[in-house]
Amino acid sequence: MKIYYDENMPFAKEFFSELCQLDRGTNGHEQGELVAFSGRALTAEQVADADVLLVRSITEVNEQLLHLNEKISFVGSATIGTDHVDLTYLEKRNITFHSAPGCNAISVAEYVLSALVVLAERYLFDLSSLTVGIVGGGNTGTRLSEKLAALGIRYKICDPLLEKKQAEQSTVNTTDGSVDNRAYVPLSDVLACDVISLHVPKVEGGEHPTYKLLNAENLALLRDDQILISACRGDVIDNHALLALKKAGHGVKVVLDVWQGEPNVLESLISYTEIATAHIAGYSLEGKARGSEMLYQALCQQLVIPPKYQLTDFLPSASIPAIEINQDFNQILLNQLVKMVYDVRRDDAIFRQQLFVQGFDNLRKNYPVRREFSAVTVTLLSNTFSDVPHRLGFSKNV
Ligand SMILES: NC(=O)C1=CN([C@@H]2O[C@H](COP(=O)(O)OP(=O)(O)OC[C@H]3O[C@@H](n4cnc5c(N)ncnc54)[C@H](O)[C@@H]3O)[C@@H](O)[C@H]2O)C=CC1
Ligand SMILES: O=C(O)C(=O)[C@H](O)COP(=O)(O)O
Repeated sequence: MKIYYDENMPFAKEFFSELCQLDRGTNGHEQGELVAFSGRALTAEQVADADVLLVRSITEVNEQLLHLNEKISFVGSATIGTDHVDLTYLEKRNITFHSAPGCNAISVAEYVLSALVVLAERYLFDLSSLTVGIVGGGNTGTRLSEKLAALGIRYKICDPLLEKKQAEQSTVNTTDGSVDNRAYVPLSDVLACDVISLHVPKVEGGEHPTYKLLNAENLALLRDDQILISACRGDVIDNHALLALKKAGHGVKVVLDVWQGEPNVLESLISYTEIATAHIAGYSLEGKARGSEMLYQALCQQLVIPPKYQLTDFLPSASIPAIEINQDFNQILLNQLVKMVYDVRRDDAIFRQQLFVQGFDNLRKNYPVRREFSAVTVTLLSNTFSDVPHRLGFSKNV
């Protein structure tokens, strides 16, 4: 079996090498092969003989890519977003498709938290006094809301699709299977919050499009003291309208991980951002590797074989695997804890200094290792200290 995978999928060799050796080629005796490719440059000729294709978000999977291939049976994307995949075409060709819902949702939530901690320090504000407006109450929005709840920070969620589901059914399960009894608010409420964090897929058309959800009209209603964070898809904010707003002197503080037209970026917008990064919010090692693991599990299921490996077989220990805390929780401790694991200023500095040297895609390809909070075990030295670190996602000593 020939498995082609994006070179930017951690542990792909570890997960998929053995599956290639399964003798399921079309002629029954085909040599197994595991082939890495560069996601943006992939051609139809390259994948003409693939049985399995494993991509990331920068590869458009459509008729143009697969028209020369008559035997492919499985396409996987090690990502949450699926806007790069023509699902209708795959269905028409009876090709199984799997993405990796939720794989890097914790990573995105920790990116947003790191941005908030950095801005709170830069502008000396009390995080617990803020209300965060979350647009999109799916995996990433929910992981963020859980961390905010752990910190006692108020939040509101706008998600008309989940709100409708909730109204139609007496019980709606959230992404983790629990009953959804959240109160949803309209977009206008969320856009009035101190912090606005966007967590929607790219959707063009339909009842609830997200393409340019933030546009000249509603951006103009923002207050100077608000923070706008986007770590979902570049097209959700009209970048030219945002630039015009900032050029006109608007004070909204902007954190952008995603950009319209990636890998090309509206260069003049960068200097108006507080934090700017190269679409790496989901790039914790765990987040990316979970994507590989989820596709491995899905492919094993398709091949009707039990999965032999899991992520914990391959994840290395963190560089600071354990710490002890000898004081009760406060914002200074939060700042130290979050930045110890992930300081978003590192990625912001790399972006500003290296974007025009390395290019957007290379910044992502050469992304330094970043771990999630769970890679660090926190021991509280007194049982009177509040348990916030563990509720934030740090591991407990068991
Ligand atoms: N920057 C990065 O590295 C990453 C970006 N993403 C992006 O974030 C998006 C969201 O990820 P998840 O939360 O995991 O997806 P999800 O599918 O779990 O949740 C998305 C939620 O958005 C809601 N939604 C859709 N249209 C909406 C609208 N017009 N207004 C309000 N809510 C709306 C949906 O009902 C759904 O609950 C992904 O589709 C992907 O594009 C995801 C992971 C990493
Ligand atoms: O999962 C998603 O959706 C994302 O946005 C990923 O973080 C994108 O990573 P790449 O697939 O572009 O490496």
